[in-house]
Amino acid sequence: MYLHGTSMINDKGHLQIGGCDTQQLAQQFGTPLYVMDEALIRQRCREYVEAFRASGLKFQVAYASKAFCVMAMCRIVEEEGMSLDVVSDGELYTAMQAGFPAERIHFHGNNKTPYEIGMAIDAKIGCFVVDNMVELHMLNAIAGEKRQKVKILFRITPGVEAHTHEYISTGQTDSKFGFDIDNGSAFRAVQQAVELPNIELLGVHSHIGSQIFEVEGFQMAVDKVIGFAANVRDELNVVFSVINLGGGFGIRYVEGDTPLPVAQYVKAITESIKTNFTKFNYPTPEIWVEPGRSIVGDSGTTLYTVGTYKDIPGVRKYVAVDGGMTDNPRPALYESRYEAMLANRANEENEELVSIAGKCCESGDMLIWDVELPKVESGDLLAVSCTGAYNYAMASNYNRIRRPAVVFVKDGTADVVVERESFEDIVGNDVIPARMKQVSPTV
Ligand SMILES: Cc1ncc(COP(=O)(O)O)c(C=O)c1O
Ligand SMILES: N[C@@H](CCCC[NH3+])C(=O)O
Repeated sequence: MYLHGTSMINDKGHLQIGGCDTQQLAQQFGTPLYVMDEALIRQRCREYVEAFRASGLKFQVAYASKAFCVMAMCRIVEEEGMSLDVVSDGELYTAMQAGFPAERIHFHGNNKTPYEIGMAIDAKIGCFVVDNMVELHMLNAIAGEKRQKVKILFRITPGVEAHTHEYISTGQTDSKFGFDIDNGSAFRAVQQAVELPNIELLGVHSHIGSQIFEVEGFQMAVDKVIGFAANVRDELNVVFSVINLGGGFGIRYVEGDTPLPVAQYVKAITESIKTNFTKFNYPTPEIWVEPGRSIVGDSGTTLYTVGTYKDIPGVRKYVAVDGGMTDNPRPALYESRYEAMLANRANEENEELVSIAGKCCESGDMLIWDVELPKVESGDLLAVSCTGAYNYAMASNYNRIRRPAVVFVKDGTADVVVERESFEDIVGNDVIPARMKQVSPTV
């Protein structure tokens, strides 16, 4: 596991993050435990904001809260002067409970319900990213009932798709999201929007994928977007004031991953915008982006206690920890890879190749296939790095396992930002119907 941010090995030979000894964190808060390096989160936020500031363009950096949406995180995003992308009433509710300024919230999603739309209009959020024609008309109608005019971007599919390391230009993009440029549906959406009394069209949004390591895909997307914008200006006399290029900026999970520094992505995007819009004699729009993973991904480390192990001679040694796919479903879902170390014996030489299994009743419940570690014993503390994005956010209660706590560590202080779930939380929504025998709890 590579040490980054404030992670280091202390004089006890323990992994330390944010000035906190992980062994002590495990003792104090129990395991599994999500530990988030607050200084590193803030550093990532600042890298985006400073790089955009340096470009001289007007901008908004909207943290894609789907990556990790809890109230304390919303506070950090607010304090760092960023905006927030939400995709559901739950994310919107979290942001509002955290006092996040509504005018800096952008609402995404391909199937916003009337309830969500009403809630977001009442909250006076800054912008809806409209995904389809059904939504456009529903939004116009609900806004009309509420006597509001709402700002929107259209989500368009630019015909550029990123497969992490490569890009394909697709003719007509096969995607559940957005309006296609090439088949004319994006154009028709703009035509419609200018007719609708309760809609103010600011511009367009494009998102090409996630965990992207190069700039070419974003540049290709800018090319497509400016072509579309110029066409819309020439044909419909509509000028976009905002272009949102989505998220997708990659991070290093394991050796061999080669993300670019944030400033490099931002420079490529902003330069490409400047050049292309000048070429078309188009007023330079405000640029928005929506990074999620690259804000929080490498700030997270999950601590687990090693329980049992099973050596199958000539095959492999399984080492089981007290979490697994319930706190990190990504290896099972996407074959994602992670690095790990023994946090309580961080200076010891690696001695064996093992595979890290979770505790769910599921053969696919594996966290890492093949990792070199010192000789692992029951009771060891295993740290898995880069679990800050899409881990807590995608955690489940499968097998009725309680979701872990989340702590923010900074300058030697650890603050719980999400409590570990209790047994009461596990049965809290259960109801035994009146027609069944009512019993007193046995534990
Ligand atoms: C529309 C949109 N914006 C932003 C993001 C955030 O992506 P990432 O976490 O890769 O930056 C996503 C997820 O891929 C997305 O679908
Ligand atoms: N949840 C995915 C990424 C989806 C991004 C949202 N559009 C992951 O863990 O990598």
